[in-house]
Amino acid sequence: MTRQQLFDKIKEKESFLCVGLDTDLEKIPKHLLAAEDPIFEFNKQIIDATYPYAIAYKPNLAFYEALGSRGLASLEKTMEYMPDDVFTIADAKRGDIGNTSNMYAKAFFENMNFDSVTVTPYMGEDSVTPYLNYSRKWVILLAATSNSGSFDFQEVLIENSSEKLYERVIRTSATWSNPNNMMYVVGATRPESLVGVRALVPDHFLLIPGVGAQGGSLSQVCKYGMNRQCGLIVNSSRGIIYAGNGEDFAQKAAKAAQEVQVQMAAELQKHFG
Ligand SMILES: O=C(O)c1cc(=O)[nH]c(=O)n1[C@@H]1O[C@H](COP(=O)(O)O)[C@@H](O)[C@H]1O
Repeated sequence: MTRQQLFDKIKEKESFLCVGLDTDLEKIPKHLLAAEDPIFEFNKQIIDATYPYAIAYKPNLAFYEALGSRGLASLEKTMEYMPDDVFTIADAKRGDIGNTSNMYAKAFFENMNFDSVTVTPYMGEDSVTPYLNYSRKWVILLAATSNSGSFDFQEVLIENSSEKLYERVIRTSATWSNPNNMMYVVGATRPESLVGVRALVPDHFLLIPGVGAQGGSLSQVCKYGMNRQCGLIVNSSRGIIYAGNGEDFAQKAAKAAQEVQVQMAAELQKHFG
């Protein structure tokens, strides 16, 4: 999907919501366990229910890999089921030497047909460039993450500089490509860091996880993170997909997604009229 197509979808749906498919056999409604493929059945119903309110879906690979070949089969079926006009994110957090990254890019872009993949930039330029050789595909680099451990390294000041490590990561990696195929992850739990991030990358899309279950504030994220074309994709996983766990789980998920979308529409209205 191109950047323009993403802008168009946000406008059309008045939403920049990404639904995270962190699908866990322990958490899905019990009645689905009798299905041939409970994970796929759950995802299918969640996608159907939330599609009017979401522009993106983010399966987190860990939840599928944890189940071995069975989990990967559920992921493949989910990707085949995905509507054509949504942006898909393989939340894989990969990062390796160039020739291995080539294989990851093949796995996610060619084999599974994802639009994008999350990548940890710790190994530097040659670990990231293989993902940039595909047209209409995106690399999403971890910058300022939502977890408490983000302070261990990301917030550390670089010696003889006023820059924090995550700021250096953004500033340097932004020179490897452009806003047409690169995004950054910034946690909603750290809205104050969005000011500095936007000073470095005013035009890039930011993927923002951490609203919902992790307690981040959508209005704070919009206040500090929106650029002149929105420029945000905000993810919620547990807050939407586990809004209910009975027979009506999909309706509950739809309601939770709609509530977020309504807030997003109001933010878009506030910022762009
Ligand atoms: O890359 C991510 O998506 C990610 C980065 C980050 O800094 N924090 C973060 O929570 N995530 C992912 O975003 C999702 C958040 O899920 P919920 O907290 O249930 O909404 C999970 O799949 C996390 O792995």
